[in-house]
Amino acid sequence: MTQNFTRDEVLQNNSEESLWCIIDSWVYDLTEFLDAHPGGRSVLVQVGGRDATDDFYNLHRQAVLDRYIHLRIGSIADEKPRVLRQKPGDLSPVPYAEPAWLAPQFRSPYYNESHRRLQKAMRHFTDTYVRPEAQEKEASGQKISQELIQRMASANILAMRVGPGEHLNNRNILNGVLDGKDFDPFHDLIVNQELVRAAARGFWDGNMVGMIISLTAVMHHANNAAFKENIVEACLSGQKTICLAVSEPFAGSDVANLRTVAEKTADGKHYIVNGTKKWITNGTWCDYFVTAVKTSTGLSVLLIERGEGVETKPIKTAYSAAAGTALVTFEDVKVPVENLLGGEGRGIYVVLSNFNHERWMVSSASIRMSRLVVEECLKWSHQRAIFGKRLIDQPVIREKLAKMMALVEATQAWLEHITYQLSQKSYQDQSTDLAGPIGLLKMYSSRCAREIAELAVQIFGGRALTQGGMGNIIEMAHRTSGFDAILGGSEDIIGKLKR
Ligand code: HEM
Repeated sequence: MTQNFTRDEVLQNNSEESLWCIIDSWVYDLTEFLDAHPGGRSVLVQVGGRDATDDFYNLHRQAVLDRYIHLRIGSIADEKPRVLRQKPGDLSPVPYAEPAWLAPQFRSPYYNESHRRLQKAMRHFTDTYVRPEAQEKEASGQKISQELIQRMASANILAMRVGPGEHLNNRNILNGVLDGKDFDPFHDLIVNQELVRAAARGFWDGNMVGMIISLTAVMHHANNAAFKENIVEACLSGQKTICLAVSEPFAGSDVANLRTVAEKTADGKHYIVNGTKKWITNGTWCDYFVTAVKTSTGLSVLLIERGEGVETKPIKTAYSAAAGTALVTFEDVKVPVENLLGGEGRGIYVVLSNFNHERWMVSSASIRMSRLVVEECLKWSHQRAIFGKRLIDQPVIREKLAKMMALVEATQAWLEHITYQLSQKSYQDQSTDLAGPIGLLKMYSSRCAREIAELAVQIFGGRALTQGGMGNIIEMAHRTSGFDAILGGSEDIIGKLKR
């Protein structure tokens, strides 16, 4: 039961001894909060006893009120809140905040009921479990918790993150919303795009991106069935973590010129590995490293387990340490020959085999993050008043918003077109026909993401430069949107792919 007050009663409480205000028909007692308010006490004293709804929303996001719910003491009798509240799992009512297929007025040929069920369940899961932890870990730079990994493993979200394939057969997804054998590229798209909404770029990479880009090498190229099953099960059940170790200080995208060496022992039972890997996503904490090495016959790929001679050091990056980006050194590391993935000297095929999925994933994440930026800008433009008008009433702002919306809609439509091609083609045909289009999509969507982030900074002004408060998502997107032009192959190189 909330207590009801009249506006006159609130008005009596207008001094520092008892300071109340009204926000969206709710009554807040700010007396004890005066000294703790991050915006200072004087601004609160100025609104003592008054309706502070406009002042509040001119500066804060709704989530602030949820965080300080204990300050709420009641509501104004016969008045109803006007601000819409979203519950975990809800779609956003903001125009263009959701991909068109989720808008009730549009139809799409690509999505069926199973996609809608999965979207709903993933949205609820992300809002409830992923987003709160992502925000916390993004700020603290800590590793994702084992509890969340375990929760994702039990719901088979870890298995979905690797993409469609036999590993999903007989898996019950998110308490029965989907049978794993029906999982297709559009389900994959949904999982990716929903998880991005946690709005924490470092954490997004920390949330098993290493596994997405490396475990497929074990699934498709391990030469021993029992070995493969062990590794895949350990990773999909959340007990072990795995990452891809290809790039090096001397050779980033230039995979053919790596310097990490693997020499076979005289008895032919082991390789001895020496070398350094750089920018290894999740490397700081991983148990397994899918590692590109030079053997006497050319480029090869080995699964190396953390142990004697393997050292990892975190690299400070422009995004959060929650990504676990590492420098990895191998010094006389003894690796059994059974850990060879693919044939010796045929490592290029192993490395290339996952690039299409990785680049497609990077694009889908980048496009969804851009949409989140658009949503933030639309909300802010309606909340924020300046020069006596809301931002949305200024033509210069509306023009920016129109540009941003068009870029997001166009890239999502292209992404869905390519996702449809993925759903129709064999793996072999995907490799032949889609490497070029996916490369171009990644190049273009990462450029659009940077443009959208730049425009958003102009809309948010100084707030886009600070990591807390209203502009935090814009600050994060602006700082990190350029990464997608580099990860999974630099855009200058993949832009050269012809078809
Ligand atoms: C229940 C009432 C309020 C709560 C819980 C609250 C909480 C906060 C918090 C957490 C911040 C830090 C930035 C952020 O996270 O957004 C902040 C900043 C601020 N608040 Fe409040 N606030 C309240 C009411 C008000 C009101 C009524 C005003 C103005 C009359 C005000 C003026 C400010 C200012 C000027 C800042 C600094 C904003 C900036 O960085 O741009 N606050 N407040």
